[in-house]
Amino acid sequence: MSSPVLARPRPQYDAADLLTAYLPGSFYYSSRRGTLLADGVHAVVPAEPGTSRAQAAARALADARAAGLADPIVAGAVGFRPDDAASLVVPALVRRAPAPDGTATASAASVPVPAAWTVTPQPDPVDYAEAVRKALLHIETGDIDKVVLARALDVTADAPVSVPPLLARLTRADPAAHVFAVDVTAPGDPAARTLFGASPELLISRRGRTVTVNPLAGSRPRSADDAENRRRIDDLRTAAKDHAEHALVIRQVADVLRPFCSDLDVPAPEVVGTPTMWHLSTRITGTLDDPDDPGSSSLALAEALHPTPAVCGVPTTTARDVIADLEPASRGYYAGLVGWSGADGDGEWVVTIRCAEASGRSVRVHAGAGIVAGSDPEAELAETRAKFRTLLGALGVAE
Ligand SMILES: C=C(O[C@@H]1C=C(C(=O)O)C=C[C@H]1O)C(=O)O
Repeated sequence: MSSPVLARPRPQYDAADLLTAYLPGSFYYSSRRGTLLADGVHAVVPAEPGTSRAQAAARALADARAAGLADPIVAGAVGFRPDDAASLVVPALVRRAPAPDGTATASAASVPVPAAWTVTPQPDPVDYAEAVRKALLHIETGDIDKVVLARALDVTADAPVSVPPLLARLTRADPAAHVFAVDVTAPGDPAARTLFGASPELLISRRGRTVTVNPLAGSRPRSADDAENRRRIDDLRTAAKDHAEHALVIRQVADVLRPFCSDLDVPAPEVVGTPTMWHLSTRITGTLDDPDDPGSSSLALAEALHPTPAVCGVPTTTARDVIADLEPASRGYYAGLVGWSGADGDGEWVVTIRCAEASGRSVRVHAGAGIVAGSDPEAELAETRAKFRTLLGALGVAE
């Protein structure tokens, strides 16, 4: 006699279901690879500043498996500097769905966001341009070849900010973006704090032996006019300064990956677009020598690659010191990494850019630009202004 069927079918979600199920404290991540919503905390991954988060994550994943958690992952964000905070957990529950299809999130996107905002730049744009001039002096004297300088906008609403409609708007504006939300509430924070954004920059994606890395560097703002966009794309395609800036990033990224890979394909850069920007982009693919080595997990590789010169500079340590000296506030999670990694080592991590932190009625939006020999302070200021538009557009803040 056949036995009754006891197994229930696995629920099938789409991206909109997961967005609807998002609650403050959830981890949300969507990209072309799929959508992931993680809730609850099975274990916090200890993140002592300066220690390997990948090693701590591997131990937490092994413990979670031993405790009977099926297919555990580590998910969250790691700050820019080694002494910045990290927010990495093994979630209790993970739900997955296919990639957002552009229409799936329409209803959440139509939820109104606050209408009245005040915007305060940090620092003042004049001071940012001055910091770029100082960075150019470091480049002239030969201390550094490149440094990325960032600034922020403090945006305050007339009502508490709700993150899910913002995620839906970011997804609708750019279905190809890596859209994320991570709880980064720290002890002593008066209200929950959420890091969220739509990063165009893949730090690393790993599936089995195959890794993909997609650095961006060298940019032009997108215009509303098609003919002007064609001019800007042509300009970016041929600009020696931008290609030199891009090459610095690609060289370092390829040098970091090569020891892990039996082959590495580094094609010529191409121009890619987001709704606000044009970027030089190189999609590098590699085959891992030993995918079972814990040092080749997606988080271990992300940690090895971070910070790429797309967000820090060349050489890394001096550029990081110049950033600490010239930027008035700590970056925190901005320009760090955000994503997830499974117990088998597969996963996906992006560079934490085109992002903001929301807490109560306040949102801090970040943007930076790469400074190399030949950079013009006013053009770099304009570039950060254009990059802010990704988040300001979702918030409905007029420039
Ligand atoms: C630093 C940011 O963007 C990075 C800097 C770029 C550049 O300088 O051309 C381009 C893409 C990103 O790698 C940011 O968006 O905040």
